[in-house]
Amino acid sequence: MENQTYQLLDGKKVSSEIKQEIAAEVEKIVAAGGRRPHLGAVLVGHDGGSEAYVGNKVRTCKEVGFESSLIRYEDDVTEEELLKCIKKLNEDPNLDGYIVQLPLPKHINEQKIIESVDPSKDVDGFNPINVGRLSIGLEGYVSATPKGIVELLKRCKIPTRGKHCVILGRSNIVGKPMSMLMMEKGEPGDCTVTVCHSKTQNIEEITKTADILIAAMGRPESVKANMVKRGAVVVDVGTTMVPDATKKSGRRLCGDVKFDEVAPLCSYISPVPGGVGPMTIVSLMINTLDAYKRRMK
Ligand SMILES: Nc1nc2c(c(=O)[nH]1)N[C@@H](CN(C=O)c1ccc(C(=O)N[C@@H](CCC(=O)O)C(=O)O)cc1)CN2
Ligand SMILES: [Mg+2]
Repeated sequence: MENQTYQLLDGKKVSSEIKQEIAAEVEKIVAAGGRRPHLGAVLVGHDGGSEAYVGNKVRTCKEVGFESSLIRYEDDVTEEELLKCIKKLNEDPNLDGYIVQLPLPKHINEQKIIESVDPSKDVDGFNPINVGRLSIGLEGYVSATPKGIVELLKRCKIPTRGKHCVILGRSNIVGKPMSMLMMEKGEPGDCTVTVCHSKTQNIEEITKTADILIAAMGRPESVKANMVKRGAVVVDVGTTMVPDATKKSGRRLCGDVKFDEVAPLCSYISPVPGGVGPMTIVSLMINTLDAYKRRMK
């Protein structure tokens, strides 16, 4: 059978359109005498990936006209110090929202930190209050990666009603909230959702029936052509650094999907980089603007 021509779910392009929209809105607010939305970011240690992601968040704030504050701690910061910082951020009247970049060092209880973030400033949507609100369809902050994927599907006009959406991965940050969003009433949503994970048996029999396949298990290039139905929409959430001797840096970013063999089967597929990643960053900006508006009400 002939190969299908696929279209890219171009997160870079879509996110740049959204950034322009946000920037225009901020300029209107400022022109009318309002203050700028303000995002805080807490970064612990010097992990290369976390440094890059937080750097990107701070840079994007500048691009859209937000104020940003970066609070840095060394790897050996105590949980008590971090909780003190969170208390200060929760009480800061000039801060609309903030994130604590994950992962945190092993000696810090990540869940305790997440639960200490005031839900009204939790623009990462990780606090159980926001997760609970999402699960029953109430307004709140939705984790940036799944929110970004939904926005990407919406802006690329992907029909979702009645479709079978298979999600690979059950993480609190992506898999679980993604499943809730895709089964939510109205499009993008109204899907029949299946969540697969490391203990799922005969996984390819399930993924083969997916109209929309979302790969978020953090296993580089593990989704192969034999797992994908012809005409499927494939969203690749993976961002693992793998060794690559042909690159100057000696490594490259790798998605969860074996792009070259899967793409010809797809109607739409998101690339890595340039797919879900940029949508994650811009969704954090959308959440921050929402936090600002709620604070100003
Ligand atoms: N507090 C949080 N911690 C973490 C989150 C989060 O949403 N909040 N998610 C991930 C990391 N992450 C954002 O923090 C993130 C990952 C990847 C990208 C991204 O833009 N990827 C680019 C490529 C970047 C590169 O070349 O290195 C892409 O896919 O095009 C953005 C954000 C874990 N921690
Ligand atoms: Mg952890």
